[in-house]
Amino acid sequence: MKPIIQAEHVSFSYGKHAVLKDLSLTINPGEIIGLIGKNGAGKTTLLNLLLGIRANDSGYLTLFDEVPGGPLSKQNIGSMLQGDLPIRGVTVAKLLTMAAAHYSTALQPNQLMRDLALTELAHRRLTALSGGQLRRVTFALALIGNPQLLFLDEPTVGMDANAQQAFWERIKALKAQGKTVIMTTHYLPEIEQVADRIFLLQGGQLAFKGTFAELQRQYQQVEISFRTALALTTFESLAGVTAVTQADHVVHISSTAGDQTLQALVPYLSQLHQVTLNRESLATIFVHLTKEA
Ligand SMILES: Nc1ncnc2c1ncn2[C@@H]1O[C@H](COP(=O)(O)OP(=O)(O)OP(=O)(O)O)[C@@H](O)[C@H]1O
Repeated sequence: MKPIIQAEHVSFSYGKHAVLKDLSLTINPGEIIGLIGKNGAGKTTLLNLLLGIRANDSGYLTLFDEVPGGPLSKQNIGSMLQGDLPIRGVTVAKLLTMAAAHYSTALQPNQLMRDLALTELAHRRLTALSGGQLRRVTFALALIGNPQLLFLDEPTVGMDANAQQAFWERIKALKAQGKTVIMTTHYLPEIEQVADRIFLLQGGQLAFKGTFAELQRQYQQVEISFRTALALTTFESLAGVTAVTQADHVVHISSTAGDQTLQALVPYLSQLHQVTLNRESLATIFVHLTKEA
């Protein structure tokens, strides 16, 4: 499959402040990518390079096989960035109708407003909307051209629980339609569910690119529990084990290398009962990884 986005050895600095350093990535059509990283890691900067808002200092970057900001990108990309909408005096319906006129593949504004529960705001001016309502309109604006590729920068910030739920449902629907979505977010439980791959931006590079399951395997801290008649000392020196405790006849093992610990437990399996294993959430792994850095 031909990648929709390719970056090779891309670097970018704000003056002397190097933000992206020799970064390479490939994104295929239909992928949902969760771009995560600490505040200031460079997520928005990377989106800005991909959108052609800023130019990389060095390296090679293409979208749809052309440089960012090219004609194919303009027709096929939708974006939801942080900050205010440039036009605020118009109504929601007018804004979406004006935007739709720029695309040959545009969605029908009334239908989109119905889908995103914006109909009751249709005749309100943007200046009269709350922060969360504005975010929902900005999302509609990103979708209006029915783009193949979406860049969403912290899209759910300011949305209430209903709006967030509707947003994630829409992302799943976009995935089912084969759209490509690159999304930055600090809401890790959701991205853990939806993203095909997680990109962790750290120190100007992608410290991790892969599925959440791969991330769990690579960086996992696991908790293994079971009942056994064996002595606790049996488990203390096994690979990866950092702590062994016992409570109510249940042994709890903490490990920083779950796969190795599980392999080391195999010879004892016939003497272990009611074995459970808990893997870490993305949020917990994120905290470990970014602390280590
Ligand atoms: N216009 C600018 N001029 C100078 N430095 C900037 C500018 N914009 C961002 N930076 C710096 O570049 C770094 C990366 O910023 P960026 O906004 O890309 O981070 P981010 O990962 O999106 O952060 P957050 O999660 O807080 O949104 C930060 O250290 C930031 O202070």
